[in-house]
Amino acid sequence: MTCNKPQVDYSLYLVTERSLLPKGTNFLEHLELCLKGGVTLVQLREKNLDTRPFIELAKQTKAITDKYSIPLIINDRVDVALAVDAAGVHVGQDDMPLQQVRHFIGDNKIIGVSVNNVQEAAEAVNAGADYLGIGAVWFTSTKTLTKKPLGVEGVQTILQSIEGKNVPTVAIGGINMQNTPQLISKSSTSTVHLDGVAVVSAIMSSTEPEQFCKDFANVVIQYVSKSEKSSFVTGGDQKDENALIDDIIKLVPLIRQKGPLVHHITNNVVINDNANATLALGASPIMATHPEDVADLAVVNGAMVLNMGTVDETITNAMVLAAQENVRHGHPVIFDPVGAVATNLRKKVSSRFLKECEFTVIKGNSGEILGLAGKGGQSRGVDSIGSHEESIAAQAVKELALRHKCVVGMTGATDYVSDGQRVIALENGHELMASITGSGCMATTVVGCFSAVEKTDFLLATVAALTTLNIASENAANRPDVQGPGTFRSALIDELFKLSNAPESIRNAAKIRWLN
Ligand SMILES: Cc1ncc(COP(=O)(O)OP(=O)(O)O)c(N)n1
Ligand SMILES: Cc1ncsc1CCOP(=O)(O)O
Repeated sequence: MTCNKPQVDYSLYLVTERSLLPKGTNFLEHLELCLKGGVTLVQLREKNLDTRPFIELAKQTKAITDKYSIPLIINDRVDVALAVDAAGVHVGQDDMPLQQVRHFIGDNKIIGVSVNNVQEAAEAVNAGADYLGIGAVWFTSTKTLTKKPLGVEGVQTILQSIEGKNVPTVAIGGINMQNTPQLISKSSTSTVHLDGVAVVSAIMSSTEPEQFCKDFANVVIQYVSKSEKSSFVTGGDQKDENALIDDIIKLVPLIRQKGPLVHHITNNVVINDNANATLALGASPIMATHPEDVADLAVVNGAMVLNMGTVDETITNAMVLAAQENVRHGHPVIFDPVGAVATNLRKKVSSRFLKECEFTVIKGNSGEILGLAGKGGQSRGVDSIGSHEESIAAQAVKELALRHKCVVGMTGATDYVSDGQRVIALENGHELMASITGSGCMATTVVGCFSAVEKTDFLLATVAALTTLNIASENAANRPDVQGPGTFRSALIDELFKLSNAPESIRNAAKIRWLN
């Protein structure tokens, strides 16, 4: 028997909701602009229409989707799908069971099923679903949720559970252009990935739907194809040190040009120095700690720096919330696990962070990173002690990066940075850094500033940040006016400022080695 199911590109799946249209706009005109922009699949979702007007609207909708050769799926209603010869039907767990839908609409139509857990996914796949709608990923005001949002981890668990089944998947719920990169890259593994995102409010409420969908489709395509190559950061296989230094030099002035906000929740000791380092690079610091500030700031933020140096329950809760809100808005979240394995309390708090938050970069000293990687890091208080071989350091950053699907930077006499695949050693820096308080925290701040303007290649952002700070420390230490830690501390901020305005000098100073 031949099967004539339409070929479907799931990358940017528009699920409609007419009540969200900008005032004064027309649904069919809006839809056409979305299709021109690059929406690849449309679901007509009408919760309150009677059958006859639903069929009428579906006919008009299909006339437009046909014009762009885009399949039209009907939400819930098999009869409406049949009446207009739509490409298929999407059903949820409380709707008509898949087998019955199949019976009515036949083998040549697409059936999508909503799933929220591994069991629902297995049942839908076994019953012959053509695609799965996994969600809700995050909170959404478009639909009253009866189940807890899955988060990116929950999406990944479902994807892994259907590995090898060859059933396309989209995620749905709270998805926008900003959080799509992290959703797609962090839910994927080397063997599974989402095929696309299903979006309601972000697209339906757009005032410039054509351009918005063009940009959105580009983001989705970029990240889906990156996941297909099982690489969760950009940068390809580049292993040319000079090319990397060129990229660093190009990145430094972008901070001053763009002036991103960098929200810190950091420890009491370093607030002032971290804010000044942020300003020296041309970014704008905000050091707010109140949980009620977090969501509003996430809307306008560039990057979130979380430093667990001063452990406190209220602040920890604010930090978890800040991480989640910033991920939702697509902003990088940089975590400094200060003293992560030094005390039982810190072990508990750092493991809570790693469980409940999705970090973009984890930056710590060797005691913290080796400790979190389970490679025996030693700390006295929040300071790292002891030594380690390079191979152990490289393995630790790589394994931790793979485990948490992020970039990991470990600072010390030599810094090591990895995205889980590549490992880079950075040899710049000066020993006076160890004689001022919070130099490691400052490194995390600087990673935040660079990540705020390089929002796709966080390996590059981290390498650029640490190299810039390290070279600034060398320049500061070599100044004739620097007599010791006190003058070094001020000179370090000045030298960061100078490098930010004249990054070309990084070229001859940078000492970067690819390890693999
Ligand atoms: C692509 C996609 N995924 C999930 C849903 C949700 O469907 P359902 O659970 O049936 O909820 P309603 O949309 O009917 O409110 C969807 N519509 N599309
Ligand atoms: C229909 C549906 N099913 C799960 S979440 C959701 C709504 C998603 O809407 P939005 O993209 O506006 O968050």
